[in-house]
Amino acid sequence: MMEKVEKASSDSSPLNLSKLLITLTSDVTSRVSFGRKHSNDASMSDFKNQVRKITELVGGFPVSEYIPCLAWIDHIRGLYDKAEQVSKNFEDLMDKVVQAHLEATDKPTKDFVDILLSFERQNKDGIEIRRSDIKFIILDMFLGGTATTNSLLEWTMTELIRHPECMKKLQDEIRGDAKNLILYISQEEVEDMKYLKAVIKEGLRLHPPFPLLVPRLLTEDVKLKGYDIAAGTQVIINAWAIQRDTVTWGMDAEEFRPERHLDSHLDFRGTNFEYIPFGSGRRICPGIGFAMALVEVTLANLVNRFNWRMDVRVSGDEYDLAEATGIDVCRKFPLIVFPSNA
Ligand code: HEM
Repeated sequence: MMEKVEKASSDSSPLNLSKLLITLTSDVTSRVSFGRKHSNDASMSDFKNQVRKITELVGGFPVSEYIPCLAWIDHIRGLYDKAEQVSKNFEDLMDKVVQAHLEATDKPTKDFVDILLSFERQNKDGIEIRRSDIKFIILDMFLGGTATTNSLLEWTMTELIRHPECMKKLQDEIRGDAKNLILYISQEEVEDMKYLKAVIKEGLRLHPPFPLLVPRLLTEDVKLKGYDIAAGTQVIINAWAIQRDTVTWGMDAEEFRPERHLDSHLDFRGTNFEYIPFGSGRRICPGIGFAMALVEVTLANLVNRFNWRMDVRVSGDEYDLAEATGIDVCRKFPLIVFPSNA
C-alpha cells in the first residue's frame, strides 16, 4: 500500500484511497483466515463483491419484516431471489477455499481455516464444529471485519483532511522531535499516542461503521422509559443518533473535535451506553482489538509519511460526506486524494 501512495506522491497524481484501504483490510483478514493475501486473485475479488452484496442486502429494508401483509413487495423487488443467489455464490466460493485447504497437507504454518478444520476432524475439547459452521465463521470475520475497518479508516482520513488543524496536531504527535523522517511506525510506537487514539475515537463517534448496530429480538416483555415493549419485538438501536446527541456530547456534537476524548471517561468497550460503536453486551464485537491495532498503525503510517489534500469540489461537503447504503456505512463516493511526501 505504501508503495502505491509513494508512487502517487512522486507523480503528483490522484489516488483512490478508498480502493487501497479496502484492499488492505481484505488482505489482512485473508492472511489471518486463509494464510495468504489474495488481492491479485480473481476468486478473492469475487469474494469481496459477494461480501459487499451481502452487506447491502442485510442493510436493506425488507418491507415484510415490518408490514407482513406487504411481503409481496419484497418478492416483486426480487429480494428473496437476490438473497438466494448471493448465498449460493458464497457457498461455492467457500467450498473452493475449504477444498484447497484440505488438499494442501504439507503447509509449514496453520491459518484460521486449518485450525477450524482440525476442530472439525478431532471434535477437539468437546467443541463440535461442522463444515457449514466453518463457512459461516469465516463469512462472519469478513463481514464483521473488512468493511467496518475500511469504513473507519476512510472516514477518519476524510475528516482529518477536512480539518487541517487536527491533521497537523496528529502529525506533530507522530513525527515528534525526530530530525529525519522515521519510515515505519510500529504497533509499540503507537501505544502512547493519545491524540491518535482520540482522532480514531472521534471518527468512530461521528461515523460508526454499523450505525444501527445489529437488530435484536426481545425474548421477554420490557418496560423502558414508560414504553411497554412486548417479547418478540425487533429492536433497532440507533448508535449514530446516540453518538451525536447534544445532551451527552455538547452543542458541537456534529463537529469533528478529537480533543473531546482527551479527558473523557467515555470508552467504546460497551459499558458507556452513550458511545457504542462496537455494540454492547454478550454480542459485543469480538474484533475490537484486531480493528484497533490495524487502524492505529495504518493511520499513523499514512499520516507520518505524507501530507494530504483532496480536490476542492463545487458541491463541497455534500459530496465528501455522502454515505453509501448497507448495514455498514462507508463513503458513497471513493476518497480521491493527492498525497505528497512530508
Ligand atoms: C472498526 C471496526 C469494527 C466495528 C465498528 C465493528 C462493529 C461491530 C458491531 C456494532 C457489532 C454488533 C454488536 C452488537 O450487536 O452489539 C459487531 C459484531 C461483530 N464483529 Fe465487529 N466491528 C469492527 C471490526 C471487526 C473485526 C476486525 C472483526 C473480526 C476480525 C469483527 C467481527 C465481528 C463479529 C464476528 C461480530 C458478531 C458477534 C456476535 O454476533 O456475537 N468486527 N461488530
